[in-house]
Amino acid sequence: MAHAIILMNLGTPAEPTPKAVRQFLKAFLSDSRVVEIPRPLWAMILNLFVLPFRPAKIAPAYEEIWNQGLDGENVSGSPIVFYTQRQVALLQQRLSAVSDQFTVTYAMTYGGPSLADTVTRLSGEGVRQFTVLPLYPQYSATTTGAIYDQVAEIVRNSRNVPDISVVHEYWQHPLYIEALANSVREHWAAQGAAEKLMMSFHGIPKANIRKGDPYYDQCCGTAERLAEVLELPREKWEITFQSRFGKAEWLQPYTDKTLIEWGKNGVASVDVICPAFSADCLETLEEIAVENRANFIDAGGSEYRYIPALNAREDHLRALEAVVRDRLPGVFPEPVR
Ligand SMILES: C=CC1=C(C)c2cc3[nH]c(cc4nc(cc5[nH]c(cc1n2)c(C)c5CCC(=O)O)C(CCC(=O)O)=C4C)c(C)c3C=C
Ligand SMILES: [Fe+2]
Ligand SMILES: [Fe+2]
Repeated sequence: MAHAIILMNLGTPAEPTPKAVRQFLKAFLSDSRVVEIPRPLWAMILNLFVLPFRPAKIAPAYEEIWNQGLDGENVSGSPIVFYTQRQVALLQQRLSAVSDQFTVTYAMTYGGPSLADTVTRLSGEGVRQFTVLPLYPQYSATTTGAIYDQVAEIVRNSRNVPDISVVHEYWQHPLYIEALANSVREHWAAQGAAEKLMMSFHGIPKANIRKGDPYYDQCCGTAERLAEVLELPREKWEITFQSRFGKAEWLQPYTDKTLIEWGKNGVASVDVICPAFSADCLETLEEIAVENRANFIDAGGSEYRYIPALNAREDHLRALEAVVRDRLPGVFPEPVR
């Protein structure tokens, strides 16, 4: 029976222009999974204070990363789409070696291609089973939860509902941890190890954790396992949270404040890895590799190195294949090796 694997990531503007950024932010920030402020109040804030200003402020940052990869890689368009498409092609290759019954494709939660359109198209092509793999190793209601909502909406609007399942999380998968560890080791082998390894995760409001979001625990679990595999003593690494948005308190310690503190307090060199990002994007290529480099250097630090996301690394694709196989024991009797 034809089976589709749909990789999902957040999405990105269609172009690095204020108009396209506005369209993207409107869809993204209108989702009540992303911002939990009561609707009428948030609609007013979004329309009066965010959408008139943020697109023009953030479009130049998108312009900076558009068509840009790390290490002179030949990226076209938005990096998050470029790397997701490469992940699709490589996972397709791996699964085609097992069976001709698999189609691998991708969808984006915001900005398209949408999950609903993708499922409709594939159903028309004869696909009868779907596995959605959110490319968020750590579950958060703001990301993976929003994907479940889109699946629920597809189901609600169907008479013959599709046979569809969603991978909840894979933060603890040994092959994911191994891929992260390999990427750090390769970076150390090429450039030497810095004094500190910062593991910077995308933040979310602290209140979400109090209400039951397991994201913080899963980030800490990831960081601890990675440090353990790397045999890093506790004083050599730190977990931090980036990309704060709005006035509320978000998960701490904050990435930017920590780097400034370290720079001021005599930490000379730092390696930064962002384990929650499966693909490089605005939040890594600009916020981490550019803005936060400046924060650290301006505060007195001297060496700052960003370790790229797992992107299309072979060991990353191996981990993603394993996550899919674990999900479909009847389809793949053998675990991945
Ligand atoms: C408003 C609150 C936000 C929450 C909560 C949030 C959670 C969250 N986001 C990611 C991954 C990505 N976020 C990206 C961009 C981005 N995120 C927010 C806001 C929240 N994110 C905004 C407003 C933006 C757009 C840029 C900006 O205006 O600052 C991206 C990059 C997309 C790209 O085009 O490259 C990713 C990826 C995670 C993993 C997460 C919670 C765990
Ligand atoms: Fe975000
Ligand atoms: Fe950001």
